[in-house]
Parts: sequence; structure tokens; C-alpha cells
Amino acid sequence: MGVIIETERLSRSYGDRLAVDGLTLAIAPGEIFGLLGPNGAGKTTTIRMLATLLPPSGGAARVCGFDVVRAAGEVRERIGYVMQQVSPMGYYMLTGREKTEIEAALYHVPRRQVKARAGEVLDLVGLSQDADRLVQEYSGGMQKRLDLACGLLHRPELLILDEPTLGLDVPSRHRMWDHIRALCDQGMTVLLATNYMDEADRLCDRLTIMDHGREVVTGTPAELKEAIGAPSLDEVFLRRTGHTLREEPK
Ligand SMILES: Nc1ncnc2c1ncn2[C@@H]1O[C@H](COP(=O)(O)OP(=O)(O)OP(=O)(O)O)[C@@H](O)[C@H]1O
Repeated sequence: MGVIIETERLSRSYGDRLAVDGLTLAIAPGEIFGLLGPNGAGKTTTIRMLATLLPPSGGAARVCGFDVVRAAGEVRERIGYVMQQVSPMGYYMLTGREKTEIEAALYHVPRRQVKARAGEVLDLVGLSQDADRLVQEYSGGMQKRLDLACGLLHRPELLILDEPTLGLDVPSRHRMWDHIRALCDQGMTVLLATNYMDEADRLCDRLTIMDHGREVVTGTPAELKEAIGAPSLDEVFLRRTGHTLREEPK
């Protein structure tokens, strides 16, 4: 079993605020791995360092075998990154297909392959039927799936998703989970940040609970619950941190 993401005491501070504090992770190819924690736990900061968008203040990380600082270009070629909020501004008057084709150029998809590749990723997220409708007519769930499609355009080995179902209703969330699982069945690795317990429990193969920038505990959802006889990840979180997931960090 190799590793696709490896971090060693990865840290990042903003001024004197330590947002990520000595995080050591090893994620295997083909896993759906979750970072679960409340707002401010350091999930986005971790993800942005792994996506080479933010330099670490300490420690190291390798993604797809490359150091995120010294070989950022190599990392970027191999990952897809879907941000928490992708601004729809400027895209509203385009169809889903047009947006995807424009993004394909940004991802350096060879020109002759753009149409086929856009069709392929729209199909993967279940948007083929709606591809020629305007993005402004899309529901929140469809817009999230369109963002996911764009993250797949250059056929990444690893997909990094920041809160992929934030704000979606239950059916849309379940639909998104199905698409993420299907991608993993095809060999992709997924790292996702979430503050939804059920998402971590039902979608992730393994997860790290984060709080105040630190790893609290890592394991499969079943292991984390069984280790302390907790009925749910909510309870695991509460017992391990002394507060609930919904409380704002101090
Ligand atoms: N650009 C920044 N400048 C200063 N502080 C920041 C900056 N970005 C994040 N922080 C702080 O770093 C800490 C971790 O933030 P981060 O966004 O990584 O958490 P998160 O777990 O992703 O939260 P959320 O679920 O709200 O996205 C927080 O205390 C936050 O206020």
C-alpha cells in the first residue's frame, strides 16, 4: 500500500495564530479520506497547503510523490481542487457545457480534446442532460456538481474537495456522495473537508478529526466509534474534544 498524501508535522500560522499545528497524515491511493472539524479547525488551510496554494510555515508534505513546495508544478498536474465556494460570477450567462469547456482550456486540456473531455466529465457528475442549460438555472446541487466536473477535467489522480455538500439539501448531498464514490471506484483518491458528521461517517473510508489546528484522532468511522463505545461520530467528537462540532472555536 503506497501513500498518495503524506504530511509530517505540517504547520501553518497566520501572524501569531497557529491555524494548522503539526499535522502528520498518510493517505493511501483509492481512499475517500475526510478532514472533519468545526469552522476554524484548520481544514481549509491544510487543503490549501496540499494543493500548493499556501506555503507551510513548518513541517513537510508530499502529494502524489512530490514535495508541495519544491515540486509544486508536479503536484498541480496531478490534483483536482474544488474550492468551498466557487464564485458563479461571470459564468451565469454560460451553459454548463460552455463553462466546462472554458475551464478545460485553463487546465491545459489539448484543444482538440476539449469537447470530448467536457462531455466526459459532465457525464461523470450526471449533468449530461442539463449541459446546455444556463448555469444560472442550475440548483445549488447542480452547481456543486458542475464544480466537481471542472475539477476532473485534467483526469487528476487525487481530487481535493473543500466542503463538497455545504448548504445542499439532503437528496442533493446523497447524490453528490454517489458521484464521489463512483469516482473512487474508478481508482481516484479523494480528500475532502467537511463539518458534516454524517458525511464523514457514511462517505469516508477513514478520517482525521481536527480541532484547533491539531489532529484529535484518525481512523475508520467504525474504529473511532468502537474505540470509545460511542454511538455516533458526534459523540466521538464531543468526548474527544469536550465540545460539540457546532460550537465556534475559542
Ligand atoms: N487568511 C487568513 N488570515 C488570518 N487568519 C486566517 C486566514 N485564513 C484562516 N485563518 C484562521 O486560521 C484558522 C483556520 O482556518 P481554516 O479556514 O483553515 O479552518 P476550517 O476548518 O477550514 O474552517 P471552515 O470550516 O470555516 O472552512 C481560523 O482560526 C481562521 O480564522
